[in-house]
Amino acid sequence: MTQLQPHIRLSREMTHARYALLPGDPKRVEHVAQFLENVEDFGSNREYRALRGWFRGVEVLVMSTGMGGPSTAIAVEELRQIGVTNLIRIGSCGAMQNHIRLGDLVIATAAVRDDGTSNMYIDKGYPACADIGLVHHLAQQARRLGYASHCGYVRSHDSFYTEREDEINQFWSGKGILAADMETAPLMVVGALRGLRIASVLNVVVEHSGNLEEGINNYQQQEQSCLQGESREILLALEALYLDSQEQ
Ligand SMILES: O=P(O)(O)O[C@H]1O[C@H](CO)[C@@H](O)[C@H]1O
Ligand SMILES: O=c1cc[nH]c(=O)[nH]1
Repeated sequence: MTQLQPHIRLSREMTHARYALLPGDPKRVEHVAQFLENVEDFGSNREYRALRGWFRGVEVLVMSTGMGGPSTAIAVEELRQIGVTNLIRIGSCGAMQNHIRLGDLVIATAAVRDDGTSNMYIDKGYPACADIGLVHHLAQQARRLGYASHCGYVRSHDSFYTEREDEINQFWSGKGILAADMETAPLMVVGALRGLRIASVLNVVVEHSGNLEEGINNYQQQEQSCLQGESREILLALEALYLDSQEQ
């Protein structure tokens, strides 16, 4: 058990964290560091950039997953090997409903499994669902902090640029799906199969096509909203995991 995991290059000796925050983008890891104390940088290997720190006395591991299901599933498997049991994705997403604005947060209760990775693990009848306790803490803290947030279903996909994107997005938007990303479903499926607690909170960085008129005229304002959303999702995830840790 002393060995470094092959891809994430972390071991049980390096951290005793039970909670991990998982952005897709390695750059977001440094943003999280600003909210933590006594940060120790673990460097990076491939897409996996990691550090750990403390939030009100709770040890938190922060590690990027890279984009998409394959690298996310590898991250989940190897984090489990080093003793992490609660994983909260802090991602970005595209909104799929007109009332959801840039910088709003989407708390995923479940995800449509339009990714390849979760389907390599188990057939589509197996649900991609979040841990209800973590979702409860996230929703409660979002309300307390006064953050614009939406709880519900998201869709995880593997493609951006096929000829069918508009048609697919229109279909799922019509079914009430709140937002799209690439990691939530594989994270939920692999995590649940391995007995881990999973949640996903997503910052809206692209509005749904019907509702772009204001933002499009003011790019700087858009950037500001997205950055604020990112800070909010980080703080929200930390507040939620802190509350959760007090109950364990
Ligand atoms: O910003 P992250 O967390 O990477 O999330 C989203 O951004 C990437 C696509 O631009 C995908 O990984 C998608 O899920
Ligand atoms: O539209 C978007 C934006 C971010 N991530 C996605 O998967 N889709």
